[in-house]
Amino acid sequence: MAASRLKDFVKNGRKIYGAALNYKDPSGDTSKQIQEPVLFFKAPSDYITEGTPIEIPVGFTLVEELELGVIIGKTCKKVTESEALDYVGGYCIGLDMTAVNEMVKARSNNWPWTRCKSFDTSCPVSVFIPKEEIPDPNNVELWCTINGRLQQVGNTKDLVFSAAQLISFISQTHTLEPNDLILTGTPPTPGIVHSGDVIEGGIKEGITIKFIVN
Ligand SMILES: O=C([O-])CC(=O)C(=O)O
Ligand SMILES: [Mg+2]
Repeated sequence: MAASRLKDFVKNGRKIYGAALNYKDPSGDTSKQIQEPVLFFKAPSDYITEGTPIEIPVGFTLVEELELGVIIGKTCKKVTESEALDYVGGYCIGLDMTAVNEMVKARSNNWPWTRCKSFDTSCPVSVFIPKEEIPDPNNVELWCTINGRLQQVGNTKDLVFSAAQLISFISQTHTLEPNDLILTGTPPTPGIVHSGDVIEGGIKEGITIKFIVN
């Protein structure tokens, strides 16, 4: 699929996968590290782009999770890790907005994460980043500030499961299709956001995002 069609990955939005708990503990402690990818879904109607504010649902306490997003370019099913990156069409920077209070509730009751992860405006994203602009998705530096204060820094080399491993894993049980998005997981440490806050972030390659919390 031509990159120009993928530019509209939000308008043509399909499945949105989130990878959870996918950054290595900076202390080197591997005792709690996940043994296989942990995944959840967001709905395509959760997407917003710059200029649209992030809304805080009544009763929700939100954190921002800045992540590298992988946009699928070609249909793939049961691909190996070594083939996986051939199916990438491009990338984006995404904010996996998460209701931490609802997440605590879900975890303590063994409930699904649907409510804490997927709600209106929970998936702010950057413009489409052509694949050529990120030659190595395993070495992408990410940063995020809230009101100008540094909140998150990371590098995708510290992912537990790489973009290729995530694509291969998902494609064993789900056909991945053009415009599907995989949010690869968030580096330390997201913070609580409040009405009026300004969230900015980016990757070292130069693409940035800026979202206001309503
Ligand atoms: O919010 C969480 O706990 C899980 C998650 O999405 C991430 O680690 O990126
Ligand atoms: Mg996340």
